[in-house]
Amino acid sequence: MAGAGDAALALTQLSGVGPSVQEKLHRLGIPDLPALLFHLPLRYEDRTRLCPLGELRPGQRALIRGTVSRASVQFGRRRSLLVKVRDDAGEVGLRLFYFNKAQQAALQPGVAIQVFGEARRGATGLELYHPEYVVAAELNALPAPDGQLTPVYPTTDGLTQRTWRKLIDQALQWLARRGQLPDLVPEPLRQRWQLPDLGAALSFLHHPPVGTDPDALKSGEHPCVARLVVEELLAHHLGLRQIRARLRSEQAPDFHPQGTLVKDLLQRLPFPLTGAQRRVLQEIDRDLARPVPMLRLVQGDVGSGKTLVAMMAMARVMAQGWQTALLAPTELLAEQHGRTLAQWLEPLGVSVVVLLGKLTKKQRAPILAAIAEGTALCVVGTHALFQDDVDYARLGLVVVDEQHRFGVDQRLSLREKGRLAGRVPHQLIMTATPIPRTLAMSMYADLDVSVIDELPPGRTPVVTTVVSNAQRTDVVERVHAACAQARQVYWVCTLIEDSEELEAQAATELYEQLAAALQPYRVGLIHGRMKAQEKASVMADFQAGHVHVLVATTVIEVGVDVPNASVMIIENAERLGLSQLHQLRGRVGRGATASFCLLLYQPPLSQAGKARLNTLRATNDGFQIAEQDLLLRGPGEVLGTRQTGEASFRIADLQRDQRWLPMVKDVAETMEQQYPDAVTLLLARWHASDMNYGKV
Ligand SMILES: Nc1ncnc2c1ncn2[C@@H]1O[C@H](COP(=O)(O)OP(=O)(O)OP(=O)(O)O)[C@@H](O)[C@H]1O
Repeated sequence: MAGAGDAALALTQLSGVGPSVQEKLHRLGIPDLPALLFHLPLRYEDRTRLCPLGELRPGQRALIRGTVSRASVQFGRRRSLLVKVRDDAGEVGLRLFYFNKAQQAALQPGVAIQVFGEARRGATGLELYHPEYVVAAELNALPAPDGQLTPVYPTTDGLTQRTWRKLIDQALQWLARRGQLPDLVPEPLRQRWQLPDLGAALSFLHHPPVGTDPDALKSGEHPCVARLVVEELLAHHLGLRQIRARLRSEQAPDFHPQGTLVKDLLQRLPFPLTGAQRRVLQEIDRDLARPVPMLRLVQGDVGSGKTLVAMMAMARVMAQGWQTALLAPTELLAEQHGRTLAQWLEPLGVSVVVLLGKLTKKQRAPILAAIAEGTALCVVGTHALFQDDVDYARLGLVVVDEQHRFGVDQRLSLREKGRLAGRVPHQLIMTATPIPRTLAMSMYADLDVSVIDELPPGRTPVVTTVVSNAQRTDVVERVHAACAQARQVYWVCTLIEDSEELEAQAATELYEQLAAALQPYRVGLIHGRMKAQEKASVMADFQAGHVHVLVATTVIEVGVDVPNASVMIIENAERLGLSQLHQLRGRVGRGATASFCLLLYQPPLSQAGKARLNTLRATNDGFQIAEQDLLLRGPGEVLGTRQTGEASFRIADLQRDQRWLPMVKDVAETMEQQYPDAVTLLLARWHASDMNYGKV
């Protein structure tokens, strides 16, 4: 959001914000106080009622209070501090695995304590693990329970819920002192839509009173949610319009069929293109032949052959001696794409270079020279592609692979690099995230969309089974048997906590267990905390068949292509979104062998959870799955979509909030004509000029 440089809006005026907290907030896209106010809760907890200890049940999240009766350090598998709390009706334990001396000193028998946490069956009866608590000398000195719902915020390593609440409460006080944030949705429009003003909506959403209907917040029907949704959608749409308008005023080189490269490539492919691939290529060819920059989004389900379509489009451009750049989201994928492209293109005399951040200066130098001279026609890489020292001789086409986190600004800088004699390169964006067609049409009518709606023939659909974690031993046996048949296996380890560190830790533990259980077969490990080189070498071993089972975190979600891998196990499947599961599953079923996917869940699984996972069992069609996801979306998040990483939206959810789209589209034009200043401010507030087409 805007105004990072404005001292009046600086985060450092809040108590508790030093350089390290500031840096963490920045990383979450929160540079200033207004942005902090827009950091909305994921959900709310009801801590307004005290639960007598005698009524506490396993699985319940509750507010309790009592007196500490005992406290002792336990030496089980892990050292922990166990504190027993008692009231008239019963006793529970609090268990702290991480604790310091101060905590130990404060939690002495006789002190009064108020605790909020989830009760589980522990070693000593009901226990609350790592609860939030406050202590006092006596019971009536404890704070009264809240009169409002308690917000739970999306967070990152090192920022606790308590910190978030403290910071946001201070920001709300700042807002109250200051009076108001500029309301950028013009008054007549707000009236027409019956929406509250911005300050009121923000205050409400951070502290809804008890009795607020959580379903109305979740469904986006509540006027305070709608107020923010509309503003964000408007900003997004206005941003898209500006980008398009800017782009339309540019010129691009036009490429007509020429040379034999495209034909030669087609002849060398061991299979014919599918009808859908041919159709999409025709659409791209038509764009490339015009002297206006193409901006086309190609959607295709996992494994539908998007990479191949990109390569053919690149060939059309390279056939005329112009360069093409393929931007990948991770180094892993850049290397994989580099290998695939080199395999097809180099025998035809086209030189492919891969530019990665991890290269040494010495390794980079000859690559940069080849790019500057134009001898490297096909350039593949991550964001290293648009660093300052990269100069292109003549860049004709940029292909952006999905899931990248590049903002439009960064992509524009790549386009600027390609500017030659007043002309800019064409752009093609590839995504496997299916957007129902109607939705794409209403919100993105001005973005050209092609759909590859057909899978290559001969694929056997992946057989999906939903299995309880209680049957884990059978699953390991099945994997053992699969290895014996020379099949390769992915075992995906997932966590809900937004922490790469914990995820890496869990994957490492799993890796050790499986390595022992699956002997003599080789198990490999890949996670986000490993160095790029380590990841690449594990991937290469897996690709070459030296590693039989690959334990991976969701780093493999996108694009990895190892046709011999035909078995996938996904842990904690009930916690992932259907579309993400579908993406993961798309890593198998890419060869001719029958493939299977086991979705492991942690019992008990709710009815809704069962229905969700059964959707994946029933179909392999990404579009159908996206639609079902919308219908069956379980409880979970209330407002923010940020944690799912699903879209570039902070609050709006394109599917949930569809009803606003036509109105937003209508109003955008009026706003541009009548309120140009509000448009500028709105774009800055929502960072809407930094939007991400690949994720639309
Ligand atoms: N027309 C075709 N006929 C047969 N096989 C094909 C065809 N097109 C592509 N393939 C093969 O299918 C596999 C998947 O293709 P590709 O990697 O291009 O898919 P993708 O859509 O990019 O997948 P993802 O979204 O999962 O990254 C590759 O092994 C590729 O060689």
